[in-house]
Amino acid sequence: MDFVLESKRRIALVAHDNKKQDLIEWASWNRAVLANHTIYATGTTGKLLEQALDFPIHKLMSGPLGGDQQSGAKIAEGEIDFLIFFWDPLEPQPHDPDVKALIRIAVVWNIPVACNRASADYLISSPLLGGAYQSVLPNYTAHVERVIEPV
Ligand SMILES: O=C(CO)COP(=O)(O)O
Repeated sequence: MDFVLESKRRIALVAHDNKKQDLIEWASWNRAVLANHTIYATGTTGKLLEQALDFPIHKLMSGPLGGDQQSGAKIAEGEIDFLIFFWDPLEPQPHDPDVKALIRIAVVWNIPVACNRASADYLISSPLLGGAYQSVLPNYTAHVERVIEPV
């Protein structure tokens, strides 16, 4: 039987101001899984996450200053595998066209996208991210490198 070796994934985390606390809580809860991957974030989100998680995050520009566009470009270039974007559905943003463009390009390139906590929980629980290991082994923090069967 052939096997596919799975290891680090590149995950982009982005949140609008009213959703930042929500994302930080979610990321702190899932720190052990996230620490096994390469994390990108827009500027302010990344700064707050780095303080909360205490591991390095690749910080792009702040969203309104081009960070959403940078994230989108990385998706188009195949440099981001997952997008977790807690966007604010109740408040207009000065860079709404960029927000739409980021979500659009994630769909165009068919990467998994989560826009709220419920869907982020599903993504982080995916065997592709090693989430299943966290629920089985709560203290497991080492780099996860596993063998899974191809689909
Ligand atoms: O505006 C954002 C997403 O559209 C997020 O940007 P910041 O993380 O810099 O606040």
